Amino acid sequence: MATEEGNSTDSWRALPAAQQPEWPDTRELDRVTAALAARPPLVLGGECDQLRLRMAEVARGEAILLQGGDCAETFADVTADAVRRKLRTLLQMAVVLSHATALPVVKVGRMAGQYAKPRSSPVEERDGMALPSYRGDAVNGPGFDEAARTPDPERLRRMYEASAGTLNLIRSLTTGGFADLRQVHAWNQGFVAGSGAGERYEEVADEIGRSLDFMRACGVDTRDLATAEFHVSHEGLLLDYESALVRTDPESGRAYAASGHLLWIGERTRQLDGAHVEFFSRIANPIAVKLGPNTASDDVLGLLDRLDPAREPGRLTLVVRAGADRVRDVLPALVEKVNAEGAQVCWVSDPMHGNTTTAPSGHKTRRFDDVLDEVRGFVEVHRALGSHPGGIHVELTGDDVTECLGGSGSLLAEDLPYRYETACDPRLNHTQSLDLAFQLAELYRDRGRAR
Ligand SMILES: O=C[C@H](O)[C@H](O)COP(=O)(O)O
Ligand SMILES: C=C(OP(=O)(O)O)C(=O)O
Ligand SMILES: [Mn+2]
Repeated sequence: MATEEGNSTDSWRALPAAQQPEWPDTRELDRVTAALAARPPLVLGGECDQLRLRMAEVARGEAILLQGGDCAETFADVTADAVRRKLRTLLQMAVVLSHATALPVVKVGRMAGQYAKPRSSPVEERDGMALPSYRGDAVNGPGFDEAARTPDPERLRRMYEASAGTLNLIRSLTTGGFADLRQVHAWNQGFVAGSGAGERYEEVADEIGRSLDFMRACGVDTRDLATAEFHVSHEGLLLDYESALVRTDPESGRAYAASGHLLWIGERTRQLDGAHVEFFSRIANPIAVKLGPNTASDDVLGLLDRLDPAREPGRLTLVVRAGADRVRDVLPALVEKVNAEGAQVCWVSDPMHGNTTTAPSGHKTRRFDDVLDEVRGFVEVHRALGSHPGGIHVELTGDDVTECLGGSGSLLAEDLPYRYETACDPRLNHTQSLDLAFQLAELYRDRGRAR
C-alpha cells in the first residue's frame, strides 16, 4: 500500500523514473515502504498550505525566499550542534535580507529530508575499479567498497527517522527562543566584529540595531519576536519513499507529500513525460523545479501546464541555476514566456549548481564571486523585465568548512583539503553565507537609495 488509503498518486509507476537506485532486493523495498506508509506524517497538509500562502507572497513580490542547507544531509550529521549551526546561519541571513529589502523573508531549510542525490554518472571509477555512485545516505554509503555502495532499502527507514529527529529539533528551536530577533542580531554583530570585511558590513548591522532600538522606543516588545516561522524542503527524488509518505488530508481530501513542506524536482528529473513530473502533479504541496542553462521556454510552458494548470500563485517555484556566465542570456526568454502566460510563479536563483568547477587538487569547488555574480545577474534580469527576483536557494552549512573559494575569509584553492567535509557538492561555510547575505543587502540597499 503506497498511502493510507491508496490513491491516485501512484500513477507515476507507469512512467520512466530517472535517477532511481537499483535496489538489489525489491521485496525488502516493499517491506520498508509498507512500514513507512503506516508511520505518522512528518508534516501536515495545513502546514504545507501555510507555506503555499507564503510562497504566494513571494510570487506577488511581497516577500523574499531564503532556502538553504546541505547539498546532501548525512545521518552522521543529525546532531544538535550541526542542526543548530545551520539554523543559526539561515536566521542570521534572513534578518540581513529582510532589513535590506524591507520585506518578510520566507525561511525554508534544505533540511530534514535532503538525503538522496541524483548523479552525473551511475558509476564511479577509482584505480580501474567501478562501483555504483554514492546516491546519498538514503540509498548507499560513501565508502568505496561493494558493501557500502550497494543500495539498501533499510536506509529509507533511517531517512525517515533522521528527518523526524531534525524536524523535531528545528520546531523546538524556532519556537523556544533560539530565533529571538535580538539574539540573532547579536550574532550578526559578533560576525561583523570578527569579519575581514568588518567596516563594509558595519553600516548594515548598525542600521539593523537602530531599527530594533526604534521599535522598542515605539513600544514594540521585541521579546514578542522570539519565534520564527520555518519550513523544510528537499529534492523529491526517490519516488518509492515519497509515495510511501503521501497522506490524504482528512478535511480537504487532498494528497500531500508528508515528507517535507516543499519538495522540488531536480534538473535531471524534470522530463515532462517522466515519473517525477507525474508524481508532483498529484500532490498539493508548494513545489519547485530546477532549471539549468539549456532550458527551453517551451519546457517551462510544459511544466506550468503539468504542475500549475490553475496558475495559482505559490504553487510553483522556478529555481534558475544557469551559471554566472549564462544567467543573463538564458533567463529573459524564460521570464517573458511565463509573463505571456499570465502565470505568477516564484522566481528563485540557485547560484551554486551552474558554477561548479574542479580545483587543481581534484576537489569540486565553487568561487564565491561566481555565486554572487549569478545572483546579481538574476536580479538584473528581473529588474529589467519588471518581475520580482523572489529569492535564493543555496547550499550552505553553519560550519567553518573549506569547500568554496573566496569570500571575506579569502579562502584559497590550497585551503580546500583542510576541512572539505561535504558528502556531495561544495557548500558556502558560515562566513561565506553571511558574506552573501550582507553583499545582497548592499545590492538591495543601493537600489532603495536610487529610488
Ligand atoms: O547536488 C547536485 C548533484 O547531485 C550533483 O551536483 C551531482 O554531482 P556529480 O556531477 O558529482 O554527480
Ligand atoms: C541536484 C541538485 O541540483 P540540480 O538538480 O539543480 O542539479 C541539488 O540541488 O543538489
Ligand atoms: Mn548539490
